[in-house]
Amino acid sequence: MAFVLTAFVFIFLSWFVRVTYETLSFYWLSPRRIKKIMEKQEVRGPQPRPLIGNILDMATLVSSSTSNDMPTISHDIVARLLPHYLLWSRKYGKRYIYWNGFEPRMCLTDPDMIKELLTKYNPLSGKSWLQQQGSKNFIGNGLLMANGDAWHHQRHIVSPAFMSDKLKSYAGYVVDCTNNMLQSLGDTFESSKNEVEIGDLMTNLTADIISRIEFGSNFEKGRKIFHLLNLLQNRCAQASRHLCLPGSRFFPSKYNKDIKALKTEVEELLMEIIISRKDCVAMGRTDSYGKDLLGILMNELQNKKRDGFNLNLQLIMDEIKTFFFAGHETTALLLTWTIMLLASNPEWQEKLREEIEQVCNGETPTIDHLPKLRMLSMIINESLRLYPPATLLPRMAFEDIKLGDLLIPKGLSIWIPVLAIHHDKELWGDDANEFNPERFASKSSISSRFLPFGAGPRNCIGQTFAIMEAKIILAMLVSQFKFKISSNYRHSPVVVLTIKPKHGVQVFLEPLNR
Ligand code: HEM
Repeated sequence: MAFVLTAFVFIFLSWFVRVTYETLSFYWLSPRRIKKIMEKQEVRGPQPRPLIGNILDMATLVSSSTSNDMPTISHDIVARLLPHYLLWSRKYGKRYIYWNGFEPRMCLTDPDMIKELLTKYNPLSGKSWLQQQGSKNFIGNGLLMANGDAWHHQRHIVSPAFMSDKLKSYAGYVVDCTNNMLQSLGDTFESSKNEVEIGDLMTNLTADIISRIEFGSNFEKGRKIFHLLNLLQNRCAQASRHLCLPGSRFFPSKYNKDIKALKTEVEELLMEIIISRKDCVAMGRTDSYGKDLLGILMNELQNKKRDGFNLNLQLIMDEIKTFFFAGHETTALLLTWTIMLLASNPEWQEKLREEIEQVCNGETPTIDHLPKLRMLSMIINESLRLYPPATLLPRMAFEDIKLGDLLIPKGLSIWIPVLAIHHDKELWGDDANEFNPERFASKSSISSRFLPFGAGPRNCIGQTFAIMEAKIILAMLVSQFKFKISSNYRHSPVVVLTIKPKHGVQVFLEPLNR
């Protein structure tokens, strides 16, 4: 009996010592080690506070800089959206360290070093534990948050869904959904209201499109799932506050309970659709899981069964949620900001209308027209430069790596502030804060300083689709309506994961009865 008790106490003590050491190492020893290594290389930053690091400093600065709307439609928005970046980069140099809770993060803006990090060091860097925890409940282990071999395998599985033959079939959905939207806009005019808020309109449109692409004929159910997913995402956006306390994700708090309930509801609905398709194939009623994105993923995994993979239903759900999260809001914001820019720059709007007329000749735009719409590409690029929906790119070093003249120690997170790079006068010239699509007239202007879709092997897998979608929607809208910015529009960009117009974008639409 005494022996059993001694063994039990020994096992418990060993476990306790290990957990205590790992917790201490994670929250204290490792961050301190990183800080020392970086300080030796002259990379410094603001003093962190216990547990919360510099989170409060950043929140206070941003809350003060965004408390008022901007007096004019100016694109000089870095001081407003990243006041901490301006303050700290002036004080400590362009690469400095700040603390997100207990996680040290180095800000990196040098285009050559960024290129090296995103291309050469892809498998040796990836998404950090803190990021994964923040989004785990709404996108799980989908492609966006996967690392290492799991990422490689998933990228391989989902790539066929973005090949050019598939994009052609998605273009049909984009045209149908846009036609529906334009039709309901026409109805709005019959009730003599011609001011519309473009932000909500574009969010609904892109959500409609992605629901049809992902779920085909099950798209009504898909819309319901995505509505719940939006609620879940908004709750999870508060995660960084809740993750500062060690073990807080296990507390039975209202926050954690709400998240769990929503997640369960989303996954039950998703699983219903997946299981019914699985059953149809199993019973021999169909020989494929479908031609929509869900079907493509299930078919790919099924084909890979021979190589030892299984039809991992959780992974399928995570990818479906990831595509919705990564794909619909970003594209809606690209469209919203582009319409705001065209509505406040009527000369560019007119030039674009002429180009569309010349290329499409009154027909609905098809995928073959798109490469010929060069001015539209330039305008979209300039919009992505001034208002990049993804304002930063995050990476964590999983091993010690050498980046330019710097040794980046294992465990250091690197944050690439895309917004600041896109507005940097040293990289773009004195007119960096002006709307000037002409700068994209030559292909050489698209270089490592332009990062709306990231770079390297982990760049945005949906970028060709997103550009195709944006081009079709804009071409259809511009050829049917003239628009000008409303006096009710208040220019007030804010960052909540992505750059959003705080009060929406109100424009006057005038139908062009051609
Ligand atoms: C204007 C629209 C879009 C923008 C600005 C955008 C931006 C980005 C950026 C910057 C990344 C890289 C993130 C990183 O390196 O950490 C990314 C990755 C990703 N995007 Fe997009 N995206 C857009 C549209 C889409 C669409 C339409 C889809 C899918 C339907 C999509 C799916 C993804 C996925 C799955 C990843 C993760 C790729 C990986 O890690 O291998 N995105 N996106």
